[in-house]
Amino acid sequence: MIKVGIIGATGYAGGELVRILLGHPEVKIIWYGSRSYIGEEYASVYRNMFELVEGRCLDDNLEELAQQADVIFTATPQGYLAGILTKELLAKTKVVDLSADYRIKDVATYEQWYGISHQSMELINEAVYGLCEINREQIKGARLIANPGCYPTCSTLAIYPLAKAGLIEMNTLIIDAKSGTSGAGRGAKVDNLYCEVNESIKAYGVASHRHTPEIEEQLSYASGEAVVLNFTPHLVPMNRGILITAYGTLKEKVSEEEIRSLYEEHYQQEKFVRLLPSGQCPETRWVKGSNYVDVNVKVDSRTNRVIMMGAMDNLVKGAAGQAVQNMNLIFGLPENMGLDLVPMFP
Ligand SMILES: NC(=O)C1=CN([C@@H]2O[C@H](COP(=O)(O)OP(=O)(O)OC[C@H]3O[C@@H](n4cnc5c(N)ncnc54)[C@H](OP(=O)(O)O)[C@@H]3O)[C@@H](O)[C@H]2O)C=CC1
Ligand SMILES: CC(=O)N[C@@H](CCC(=O)OP(=O)(O)O)C(=O)O
Repeated sequence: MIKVGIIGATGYAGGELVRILLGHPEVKIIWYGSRSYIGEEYASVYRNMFELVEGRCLDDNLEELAQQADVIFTATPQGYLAGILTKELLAKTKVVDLSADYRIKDVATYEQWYGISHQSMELINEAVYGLCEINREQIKGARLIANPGCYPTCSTLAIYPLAKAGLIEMNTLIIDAKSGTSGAGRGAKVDNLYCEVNESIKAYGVASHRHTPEIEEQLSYASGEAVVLNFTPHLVPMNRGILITAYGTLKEKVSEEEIRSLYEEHYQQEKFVRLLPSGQCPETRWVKGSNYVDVNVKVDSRTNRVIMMGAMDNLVKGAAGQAVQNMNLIFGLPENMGLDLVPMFP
């Protein structure tokens, strides 16, 4: 059995890790890490875990945990892991980090967008960006995984085949995104109160959201050119789900059929990326609770733009599900082990 420790097990992403890992046949959770609930029963924090989880919340002692666990998931605020991770710890255990600390290779870019000074920049190069469908081979040998951001996962997978084929003018890309409020975490904030969010929709982080450089970096690798784009997220009154609609100008006339065969080529072997039938738009309700990303494309010949769409669950493929997918790859397990989660509806 793989012994797993979770730091930040009491947050939304950590809670989802617990839910998924309880159904994983090769995993035993040995550490439910917390800051605010130390000593309390985990099942008293999340009562859906009543009679399912016996353990109590422990502190975030990474040194101690690294002695005991084969892999540690950190579902903690930005800057936390970078402040305590060392080469010595990585020699003892594997780490899958759900925060952004090791996602961006250029430390100055990270510091500028996150407003944090990076405390372990010597580890950035070692970290593998854990977008499984793209970086599968590097993930297999990794000790440190930078689990991708929720919006970047959905955006990159929806745009990747066209970017890789060099068919769009990359600097014309505009990504319009929407997220449910669980994306903002469990911490109390006025902006996320019921009355502030319900019956309303708003853009936020306009021209300044910290996922912008992460998406730009990944699409730059795909296209081989330095990408600068617009990314605008919106907060939607629903618990889970991310929807992205991206627009890009085509370099030449390409039919929708040709583009669809490109997507089929990229994703037909991919268990977790579903190319929808022509004309169907991805919807968050059809992926909720699952590790799927639904994608589709449409060509608007009037404007010569292609419209790329994606939907997924921010807490699953956007966080905990992808983290488990990474763990499976690291330990040589079938990539979908513990992840055959059927989307829930309604
Ligand atoms: N929510 C989402 O959809 C996604 C989240 N992520 C990333 O996952 C990470 C966790 O996010 P999320 O679950 O939403 O956040 P939450 O606010 O819901 O949870 C944060 C967790 O971190 C713990 N924590 C808070 N401060 C500290 C600290 N200083 N030291 C150690 N632990 C601390 C909290 O413990 P306690 O409550 O016990 O004090 C809690 O368990 C973030 O980096 C986020 O960016 C990534 C993709 C999607
Ligand atoms: C709705 C909402 O607030 N979403 C969060 C999503 C970010 C997140 O979860 O963080 P990662 O970088 O680890 O993916 C936000 O926009 O900051």
